[in-house]
Amino acid sequence: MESVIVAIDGPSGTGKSSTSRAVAAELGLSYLDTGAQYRAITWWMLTNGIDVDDPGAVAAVCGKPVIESGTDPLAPAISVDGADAAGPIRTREVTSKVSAVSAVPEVRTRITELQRAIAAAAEKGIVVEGRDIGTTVLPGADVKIFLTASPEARAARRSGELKGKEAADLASTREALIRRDAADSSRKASPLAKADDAVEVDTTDLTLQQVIECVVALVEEKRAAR
Ligand SMILES: Nc1ncnc2c1ncn2[C@@H]1O[C@H](COP(=O)(O)OP(=O)(O)OP(=O)(O)O)[C@@H](O)[C@H]1O
Ligand SMILES: Nc1ccn([C@@H]2O[C@H](COP(=O)(O)O)[C@@H](O)[C@H]2O)c(=O)n1
Repeated sequence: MESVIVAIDGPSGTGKSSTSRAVAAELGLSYLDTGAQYRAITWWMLTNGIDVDDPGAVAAVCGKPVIESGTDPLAPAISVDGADAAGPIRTREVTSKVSAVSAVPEVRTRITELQRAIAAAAEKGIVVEGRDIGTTVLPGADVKIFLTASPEARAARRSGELKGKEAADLASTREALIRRDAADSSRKASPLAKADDAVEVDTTDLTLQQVIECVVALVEEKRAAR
């Protein structure tokens, strides 16, 4: 079977991670969560006392942390300087600061290089999810998907996840999602955007299983047409 590269982009909470992992597992492909890489570099900045609202300070040190991503869809992994960072990168503090760090061009250049190297090394192919995969990181991807969903559906999904942990009410979860999307969409360097040749899938009224089946069908269609 020929290698295939699948790019899945979209705003937060649209189902990119859940869909990408399941599609990669079903098709025997590698998987890369690029949001986790931006979260990892943000976490490193915060733990090292860098002012993340100062783009110059972030740019000056962004080459320092060693970020390593696992590509097994059944066991996603991320480490920073050799230490497991999967838990710490999901805190509310990192979530609230990651858009400022990911907007710094030097950060994007560095992380984009890592992403391209990981994709090139994936022998059977890879599903890469993020915000700028189809437009910038892998513009030649074989299949490009742009997932969307209403802010209400996305907030309900996120609130369900957070229950009992860092629980927040639906309205504030919705506001936080909208704020992060606005920051990610309006930055100058490689903003969140749909590639012209991406297939847009509105997941508002679809179950996760329906979205997975839709993406698997698109990949199989592409393979059959080769
Ligand atoms: N179609 C769907 N229907 C219902 N729930 C879903 C659907 N897709 C994903 N979910 C749930 O929504 C939550 C968010 O999904 P996921 O983390 O995959 O989104 P994401 O786009 O990767 O978000 P982010 O960009 O913020 O990391 C998860 O709890 C997931 O199980
Ligand atoms: N290709 C990407 C992926 C992510 N980002 C930034 O990381 C943040 C966290 O992403 P999650 O998917 O883990 O929620 C996101 O809000 C972006 O700021 C990016 O810039 N490019």
